[in-house]
Amino acid sequence: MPAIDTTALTKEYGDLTAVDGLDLTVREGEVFGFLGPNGAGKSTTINMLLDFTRPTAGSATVLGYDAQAEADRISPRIGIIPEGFDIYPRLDGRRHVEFAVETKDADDDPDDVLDRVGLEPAARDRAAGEYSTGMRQRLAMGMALVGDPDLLIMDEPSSGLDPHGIRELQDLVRAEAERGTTVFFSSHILEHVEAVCDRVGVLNDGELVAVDTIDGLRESIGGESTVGLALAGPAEELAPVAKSIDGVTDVAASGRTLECTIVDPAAKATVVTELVDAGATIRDVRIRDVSLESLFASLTGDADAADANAAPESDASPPTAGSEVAE
Ligand SMILES: Nc1ncnc2c1ncn2[C@@H]1O[C@H](COP(=O)(O)OP(=O)(O)OP(=O)(O)O)[C@@H](O)[C@H]1O
Repeated sequence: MPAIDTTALTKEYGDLTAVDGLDLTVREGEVFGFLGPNGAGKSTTINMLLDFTRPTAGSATVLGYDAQAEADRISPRIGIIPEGFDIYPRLDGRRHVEFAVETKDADDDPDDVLDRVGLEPAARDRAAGEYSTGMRQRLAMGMALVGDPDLLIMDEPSSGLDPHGIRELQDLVRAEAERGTTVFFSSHILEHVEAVCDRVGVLNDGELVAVDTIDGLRESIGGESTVGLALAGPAEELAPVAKSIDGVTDVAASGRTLECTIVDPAAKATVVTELVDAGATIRDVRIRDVSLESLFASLTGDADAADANAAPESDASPPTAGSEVAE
């Protein structure tokens, strides 16, 4: 049974389609990253899963129950960290957890919960307003874990955290995943979910544009590199040589520059050696690999970020005959 399963789930606000025919399956026990830029529809989707918002069309199940008709069966079995979660500054940490225990009608011992998320005993009786961001994060996680949920839904939990806080959050998520909890983790930053997610779904303008493992995403861009060669003579006459190489998908010649698009990493070195064998004098080699962040940016139409996040160009070794290209 999937932890979350949506079928053509749609939410319209007047003329705006916030979520557009979403078909999404989150498997039991996985950590699923729900990615998309601000305004993509992540919170609206989560709100429909939690029955805070009603869909315009389509349906969703959470832990096998209909998200609308059986919401009361779902809520005791899930933990939520809502977007923009904040603490009550005057209440101490333990009281926060007691409050969650009462609200959920659970019977957890607050200290056990706070042990589980690593909030040190000395801090538990202090006003949460004095907590560091990392401690607030642990407290939020502790409150969400009351009742030992099967599914944890986190809406942009990494917003506003510094790199240390993000690492702490990732450790908490990993620890929960190891206990078998399914985690649904939304973020607009791929890097924040990359280290912990088994799979990611990328949402853009309300539509799911990719669902894959991180490795799968990497594979899909794995060989997508450009090798730019500065030649001593005209590039045009050497273009057919480059085009004939396995793994080279496109070649553009301009003046003394040859740009080769390559899908097989091994072809980067072959391009150099074959061109040298064909009599070329290569003055410079530049390799540009596509980064995972830039793939994410291109999926979500953020061209500026795609450029900014592309892996830096690397200069290869000096162009001597038969030289190997360093990546
Ligand atoms: N109650 C509402 N009334 C009208 N439009 C809404 C409402 N809630 C959300 N929207 C719109 O729906 C779209 C999706 O918003 P949503 O908050 O789901 O995106 P998001 O991916 O969670 O982004 P963010 O991270 O910024 O919250 C946006 O264009 C937003 O302005």
